[in-house]
Amino acid sequence: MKHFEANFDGLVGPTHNYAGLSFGNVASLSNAALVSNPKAAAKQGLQKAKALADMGMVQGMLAPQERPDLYTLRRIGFSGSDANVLKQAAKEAPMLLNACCSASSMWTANAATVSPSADTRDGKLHFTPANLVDKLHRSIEPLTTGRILTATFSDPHYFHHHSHLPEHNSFGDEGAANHTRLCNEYGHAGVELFVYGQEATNPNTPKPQKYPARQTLEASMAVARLHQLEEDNCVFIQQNPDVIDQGVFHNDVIAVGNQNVLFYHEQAFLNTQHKIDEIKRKLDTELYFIEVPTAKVAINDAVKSYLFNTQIITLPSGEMAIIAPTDCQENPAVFAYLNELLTLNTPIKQVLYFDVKQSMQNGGGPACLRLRVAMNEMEVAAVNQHTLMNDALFSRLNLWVDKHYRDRLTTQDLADPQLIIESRTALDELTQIMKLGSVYQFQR
Ligand SMILES: NCCC[C@H](NC(=O)CCC(=O)O)C(=O)O
Repeated sequence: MKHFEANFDGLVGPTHNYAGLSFGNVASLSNAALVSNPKAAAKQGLQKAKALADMGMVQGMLAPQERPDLYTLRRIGFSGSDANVLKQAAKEAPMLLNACCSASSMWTANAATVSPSADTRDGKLHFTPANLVDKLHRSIEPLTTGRILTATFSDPHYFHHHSHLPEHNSFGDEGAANHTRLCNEYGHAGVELFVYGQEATNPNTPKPQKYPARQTLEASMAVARLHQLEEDNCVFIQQNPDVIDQGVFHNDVIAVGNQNVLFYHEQAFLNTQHKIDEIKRKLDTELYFIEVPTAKVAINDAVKSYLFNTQIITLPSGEMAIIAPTDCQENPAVFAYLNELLTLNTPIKQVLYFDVKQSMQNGGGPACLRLRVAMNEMEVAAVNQHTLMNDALFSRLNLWVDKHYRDRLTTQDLADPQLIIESRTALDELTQIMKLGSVYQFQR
């Protein structure tokens, strides 16, 4: 049977904006109040997804969430007509309004943690939506995320969906952004690397001083238990708290893996050598550990360019390619490193650059925009086929974006009640295009 690693990219929602909501995420804070272009953002994402499909990769799309989230605004006491809820919130608590309008579900690396059937005891593919409790605007995603994932991976014979973890800091869970899987072939049992920022229930362990550690060891272990993984298939690694304090808010800003390759910065982890030894002990295959030294790429350059928020993909030819943001070309040290990497005799043979600047300006690179799902051909056949990228879906979604999206949005515009109508009209049509059923609250 054939095995693939599919990527499911987040379709950027109609309210994409820059609100400075993510403390600890340098781009989000420094680009706060910039004017966004939701139409361009959605199209940049679609271009990248289509390019991967054209390379012969299995590529899907995950629908965005309903924003403005009027239900949360009502839950915290704003009332009256929908227009009045927005107006009141804009006047009394603009940051809460912003939090309820973010298109942050576009970063599907944070949608869930996924364990392929080759790793799990019941032989099913497991999904746990991330609770994202560290950030208010993201903590309102998991319920709808679960519905969208279930509508996309709908066949219970193959797919096992869990609820998100308890909504408490002890279980801070950021999904696949803090999870990587190493393996020989995608269909063989692999080793799942769970990278956490702190151990919440043990105050004597290292943690960052300045910025939050969003992922806890407790959450990572809970997901491993839920997904029925064997201890021999898991490695728990602590992220270096010093780099979290320099803006590395998720592990996928400093490390990325694919099959037998782990590409990471020298300063990414604590106890690096010890953990590499554990991986080697648990995974009996030829492994490539590509460690990037600080002398070649400083943390600051890695954070600005998103060198590690790249996708490493295995092309149908068997060679690996890196999907990088154009920001990596623009950073001299990073560009030089990527060119050198191609001469290093690793499986990575090409680097392809994509303009995803609308997302980058909020701290989301190519890897943040996708959820990886390693699947066999029967599982691919069991996916909702209307979510899979091809020529028809690409042109349909581009037309849909042209019809419904604005090309300019400021945080002031978020109080405009017209945005509710635009957004709901667009999403209602999208659920028909992607045959998702009534995943949104306004449809229920
Ligand atoms: N994996 C990348 C996630 C980026 C995301 N940014 C944001 O939510 C920024 C939103 C804003 O500031 O408007 C985050 O930090 O979780």
